[in-house]
Amino acid sequence: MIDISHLAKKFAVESPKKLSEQEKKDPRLKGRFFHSVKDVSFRCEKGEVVGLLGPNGAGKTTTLRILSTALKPEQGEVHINGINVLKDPVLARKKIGFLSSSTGLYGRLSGRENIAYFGQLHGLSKARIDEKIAEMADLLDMHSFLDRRAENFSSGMKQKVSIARAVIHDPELVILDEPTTGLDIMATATVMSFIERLKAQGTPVIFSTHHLDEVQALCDRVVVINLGETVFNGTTAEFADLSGGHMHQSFLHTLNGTKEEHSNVVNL
Ligand SMILES: Nc1ncnc2c1ncn2[C@@H]1O[C@H](COP(=O)(O)OP(=O)(O)OP(=O)(O)O)[C@@H](O)[C@H]1O
Repeated sequence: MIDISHLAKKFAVESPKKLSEQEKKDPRLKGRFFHSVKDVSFRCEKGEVVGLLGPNGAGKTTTLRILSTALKPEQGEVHINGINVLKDPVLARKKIGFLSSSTGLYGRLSGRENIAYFGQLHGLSKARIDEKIAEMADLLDMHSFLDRRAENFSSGMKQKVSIARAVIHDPELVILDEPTTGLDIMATATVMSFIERLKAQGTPVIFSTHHLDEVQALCDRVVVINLGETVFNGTTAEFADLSGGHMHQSFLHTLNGTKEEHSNVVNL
């Protein structure tokens, strides 16, 4: 189980000229700081899949990077099965499998070598690494390219290897930042089945996405972040019920509403 409460993270703006027109008008820009995440709270229990939604720039990646220990927040707490992630990041990292939207593979290594390298970093034996790679090659349909050098992989191949690499150590919690972005229909279906399997094993999964059909198919809970704040935190059924079952309408509704309006389902 992961419990995230009242996260806040700001970045110093080095040059205001580098900000986009949208960021210049964003209420989160205050003087020399951009407050990307202002107040984000939610939980993910054992065996639950939580879908993290929000418009571009809402603060999803920043939130997920805090959960994965890649960023330190100014405020807030994160606990995974009793471990304080911010106070004990080394131990927390062993418990988390994190797929970043930006990390690359080592192009001169094969897919298999890329995955095995992460297994070694986690201290797994060669036998265990081989066993895990064989299992994930089946689950993620990677046999046809696993032994090729990663430099010429397609987006789907790269993403599958990156997912396998993120979970080689059987983490207690899996965090995936936009795992299906840029993937074709078949690769998306494979990644979704993989998430379903994690759920069936009892592993909590948090993933960010812009695809509401994925949320409807996979998620137990929905969290919507807008302008750095949690504006919805409830079950997928509660989310759908906001607009009589129309997920897109529900999403727009949460963006247009306020925290108070959704206080029946926002659990901050
Ligand atoms: N290191 C940084 N320095 C300055 N600003 C940053 C930094 N990282 C993120 N931001 C800003 O914080 C805001 C939130 O970014 P974030 O990547 O968390 O959004 P997101 O919800 O993941 O968006 P998307 O859906 O487009 O991926 C954006 O305006 C972004 O430019």
